[in-house]
Amino acid sequence: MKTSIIELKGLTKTYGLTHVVDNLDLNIEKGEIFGLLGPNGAGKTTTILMMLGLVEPTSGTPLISGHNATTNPISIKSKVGYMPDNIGFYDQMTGLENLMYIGQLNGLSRFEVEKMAIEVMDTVGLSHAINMKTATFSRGMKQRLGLAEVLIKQPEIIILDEPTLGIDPTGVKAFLELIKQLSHKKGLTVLLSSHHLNQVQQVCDRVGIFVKGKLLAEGNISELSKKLFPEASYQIYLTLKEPIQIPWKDQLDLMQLHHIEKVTIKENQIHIACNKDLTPDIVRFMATKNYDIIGVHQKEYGLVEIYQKYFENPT
Ligand SMILES: Nc1ncnc2c1ncn2[C@@H]1O[C@H](COP(=O)(O)OP(=O)(O)OP(=O)(O)O)[C@@H](O)[C@H]1O
Repeated sequence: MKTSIIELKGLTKTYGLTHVVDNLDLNIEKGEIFGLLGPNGAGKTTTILMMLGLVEPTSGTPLISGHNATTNPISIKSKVGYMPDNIGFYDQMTGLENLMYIGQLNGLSRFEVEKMAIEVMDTVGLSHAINMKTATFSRGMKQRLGLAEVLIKQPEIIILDEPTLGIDPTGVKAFLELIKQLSHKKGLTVLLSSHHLNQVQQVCDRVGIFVKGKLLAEGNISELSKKLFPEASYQIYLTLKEPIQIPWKDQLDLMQLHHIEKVTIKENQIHIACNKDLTPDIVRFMATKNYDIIGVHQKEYGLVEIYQKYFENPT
């Protein structure tokens, strides 16, 4: 049975007359990687701060691991690791010293902290930098050390605010891979707040699209795509060896396959929009009619299209 580790119930924050977060209901399961997406000012950080017990909601409840973050912020502190978008370190201390300092602040004894810090440096791929001063760290190394600081607290949930800001594409890929591995191996729940749709798509199991304090939609990419593009969830493109004569003599027969919404022909290309994946049936049909198929591919709607659709037509 799935267990919600994060349960936001009717969460609302009002500044003046503005509902910055507006009656937000959201459940995140244990071990899930959830992407919180939204433009600047959507209310993502305010939501995170309420989950951490650092901002008091106007109404509603943020339940984290069964604890109310508003009334019991101390118990949340040991369960949640938060990596803000601007992380600071003591520049003249080494990576290991920074990490040991944070570990001790979080209650680890002097004896256990060094062993644990070395282990965590290894987990985030910074073993080589243990004795380097953080002033000499690259941006990517600093992000990894930021993640190490979160991990040394041994949290159940990690919250990352724009974690890949300023890292080069190779670094981003490696960092996201690390997050995924951590979540899968250690059963960590991850909440990732970001503007970078492609990155969120690569790593998140589910996403929430957040605009003006409201969660407009949530689900995995394929659920969101079906909800937003119900008329044609599957787009199948066939390339034939020879061009097709229009009107196409076999079109009516093809339409006998249920679930086809639309057929468009352009020279040797056929584009078929369906509300079910009919690729094998269509290929079989074309083969029985003796067409030579030289290419078949499907277009899938990704997060970029989903996000654009919400902003073109936010209802
Ligand atoms: N303490 C505050 N007092 C008044 N307004 C605030 C306060 N904190 C945040 N806001 C307003 O709430 C809105 C949401 O801000 P928030 O930082 O939560 O958005 P965000 O989605 O995290 O944006 P970004 O992606 O830019 O970080 C903004 O309009 C912001 O100006």
